[in-house]
This record gives sequence, C-alpha cells and structure tokens, in this order.
Amino acid sequence: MTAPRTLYDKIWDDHVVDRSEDGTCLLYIDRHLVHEVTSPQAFEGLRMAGRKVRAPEKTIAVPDHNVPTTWDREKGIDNEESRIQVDALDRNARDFGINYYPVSDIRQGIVHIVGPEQGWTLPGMTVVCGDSHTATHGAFGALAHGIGTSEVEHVLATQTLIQKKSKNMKVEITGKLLPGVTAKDITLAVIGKTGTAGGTGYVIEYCGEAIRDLSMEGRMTVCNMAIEGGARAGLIAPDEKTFEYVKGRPHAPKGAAWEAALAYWKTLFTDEGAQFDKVVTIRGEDIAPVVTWGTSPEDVLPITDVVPAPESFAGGKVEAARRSLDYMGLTPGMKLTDIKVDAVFIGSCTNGRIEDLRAAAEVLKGKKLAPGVRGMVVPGSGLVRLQAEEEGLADIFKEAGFEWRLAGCSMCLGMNPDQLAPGERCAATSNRNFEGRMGRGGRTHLMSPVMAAAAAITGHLTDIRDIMAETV
Ligand SMILES: CC(C)[C@H](C(=O)O)[C@@H](O)C(=O)O
Ligand code: SF4
Repeated sequence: MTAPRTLYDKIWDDHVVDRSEDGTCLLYIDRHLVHEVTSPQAFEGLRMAGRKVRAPEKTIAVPDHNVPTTWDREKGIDNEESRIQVDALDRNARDFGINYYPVSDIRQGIVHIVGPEQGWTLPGMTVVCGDSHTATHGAFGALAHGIGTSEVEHVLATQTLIQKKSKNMKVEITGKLLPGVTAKDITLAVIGKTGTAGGTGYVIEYCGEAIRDLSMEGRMTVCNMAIEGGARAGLIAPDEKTFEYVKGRPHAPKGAAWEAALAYWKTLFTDEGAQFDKVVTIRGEDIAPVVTWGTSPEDVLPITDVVPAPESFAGGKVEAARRSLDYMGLTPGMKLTDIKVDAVFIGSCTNGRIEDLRAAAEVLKGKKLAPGVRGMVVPGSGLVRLQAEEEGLADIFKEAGFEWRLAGCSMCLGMNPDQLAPGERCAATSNRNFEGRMGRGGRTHLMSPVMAAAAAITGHLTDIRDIMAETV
C-alpha cells in the first residue's frame, strides 16, 4: 500500500520525468500559457538557438497587459513599449505556430480567464505561465504556477520545468459564509491572517465546506491570490462543479477521452490521513466583507473597522504601516467607511468573470455612481463581455454611469492607458494594492465586486450589508 498523499503530491508524482539526488525534479508541463510581457526574450532565445517550440499544441498565447480597453483599440497602441511587446507576440505566435488569440479575436482576454474559458485548463494538469497569478488555474485541481522568462524559454523548448517540491499547506474554510461575504473576502481574510509570507515554500490546498460551496468563478478568485499569500500555488480538489464547468468547452476532451479523463480526475483528492506541513483553519461565519487600507494585500480589515495605528503592529511592520498610511493619505482611527473614493474599477483576473459582473450589476441596478466618482468595468475576456451584454449587465453599468470597456488587464496594472492619477483613490476588485501599481501615486483599496459596487453608489468605502438592508 502506498502512503496517503495530498492532491499536490499526486499531481506532482504524475508529472515527474526525472529526479536528481538532491530532490530537484524535471516536471512535464501540460499547458503553457503565454502573454506579451514575459515572453519576448524567451522566443528570441529560441530563435537564436534555432529551436522550435516543443509542443505548440499545448502552448497558448494572448496579449492582455498592454492592450488598450477602449472601443477604438483596433487603431493600434500609442505607447511604443506596449506596442513593441504586443507586436512581438503577434509575430512569435505566427512564427512558432502556437495557439493564439490576438486583440481582434473575440476570445482575447486576460490569460487566466481565457485558459479556463477555452477548456485549456483541466484537472490534474501542470499549468505554467510567465505570470504570478497563474495560481488561478489551481481552482480546477491543476498544479499551476508562475515562472520567470528564462523558464518560459525552457518550457517552450522542452515542455518541461526544473522544480523543487514545495511543502503541503492546508487552508480550510469551515461552514457557511454569511450574506454579503464572497470568495474575495475569503482569500483576503486568509492573507490577512497568514501574512504575505505565510505561504512561502508551500503549495496551498483550499478545502472545507465554504470552499466546496463556491462556484468555479469563486474558486478561481480564491486561488488567484494564493501568490499574494506567498504560496507557490493554490489548488482545490475537482468535483462535480469542476467537471460541469469544463464539459463541452472548446479544448476539453470529448467522447471516450472525456470518460477516461473523468475517471482520472475523480482520483484527484487528498487521501485520508495525508500529512500537511502547515494547517490554517478559518470559520466561514467569522469572515466579514473586508477591504485593504494599506499597500500590501495583508493590510486587510473588516469594513466595520477603523484605520489601524502603526504602533499597533510589531517589528518592521510599524514603519511599513506608517509609510503605507502616508502613501494612502489616511489617519489612524478613522472609520474605514469614511474613506472617500474617486474611482471604482471592476475587472482583473481576480474578479473579471461573468459571476463577478453579475454580482456587481445586481447591486448597481437602478442606481448611479456617486457624484464625482468615475467607474470602469473591464470584462476579463471578449466572451465575458458578450455574455454580460446579452444578459443586460452592460446596460446596468452604463446606466449607472460606468464606462464599459473591452477585455484586458486594464487598471489592475498601469501598463496600458487605464491608470489612476496621482492621489486618486480607487475601490478595486483586483489583487494588488502596491504603491503606484494602478498609476503613479494612485491609491488602491482591494475588495469584492459587491463591495466595489457599494462604494460606487455611496462614494466612500461601504459595508455591502448596509446596502442589502436598504433594498430588503
Ligand atoms: C506582468 C506580469 C509579469 C505580472 C505578474 O507576474 O503577475 C502581472 O500580471 C501582475 O499582476 O503584476
Ligand atoms: S489582471 Fe492584473 S493580476 Fe491579472 S494578470 Fe493582469 S496585471 Fe496580472
């Protein structure tokens, strides 16, 4: 009998091609996702060495970070650096014969939304991308993590990756979530508890009733931010919901291949008695709608709280908090709900899926953006956009005064024209609130789509439960 194994152990074991004395392994890679930012040098390396892409049919590229999201974007990209990167991806995709969704393709979008949507991401796979938020794909019970540009080249050339195994960490969310609490609140609450380094050296498996109860979209939101908690990857065991989501997608297996895949996928769970090196348990009922107040995703508090005093922290965090508050323009002791916002951004690979847009639209229906607040909704892919338009969500956003945009990373990272002005404060559904991330001097408060929608209506950070109470 083999020893009980975790889900991570199983996927790892199934992909080891070679193991060296010191435990370093060569892993087979099932899916390689590529975007324009981290791939140009990798393709250049192949070109110089006269090599081909080893498995073009397993390599999928899409431009997302640098693309404008305005309706006239077919006219091209003004910024030279951005244009060069996107042009290079166009050329590399063509020259190397990989799967490609160019800007003009309705399927184009943020790489982490496109992969699952097109059925490239499947349970039990190893998925890599030159992007830290590759963890998103772990929601399918895939081992998915970010890699650097030199590794991108290695995977392009060999379809393998040199890796050392991480330790196993279990994050269990027990019981039910309370009304107004979402997947985003779970993932932020976990980081608030463990810190941005709490997952360092680990692959996290999220489990428990509250995780099982999440939709696939919600599970992707949770796994997306595993990296913000320092983990190598985050994953969730596949179940009927996973299979249902995958079934019929363009690149999902069909017919007998589907049956065979399903039989394998059903073996992908952590065995009874398997050992975790670290365990964190949070009661679902204890999670409140949260927002970030600082410049790290761990700077998170329930919306009912106040801006903390730097002295309330220990060690190096005291100075970090002081600097954060200074950058964010906040005073200790002020109520989080008294923080006024100038902008609201709904989108990103964390919360740019159809369910996120539905949830935000539900709050915004028949309402208007507070005076002086600008709002932008950026669907995560062209297909999400179409669906949202068909469902009437786009009209709700537009009637509320939001700009309705084309798919891309947009404001999540100031690599395209969508940026905050210095000092501008934004309620955002993205995953990083770092200094200058959304534009130099811009101030970001991370939260769920419903919380962002609530802030849009009132013009300040708002407890979604208060809005819910009003509408009952
Ligand atoms: C540009 C890219 C390499 C980067 C990442 O790795 O995550 C970006 O997607 C981000 O979210 O900061
Ligand atoms: S949406 Fe944001 S977090 Fe996601 S890949 Fe793009 S820049 Fe990175």
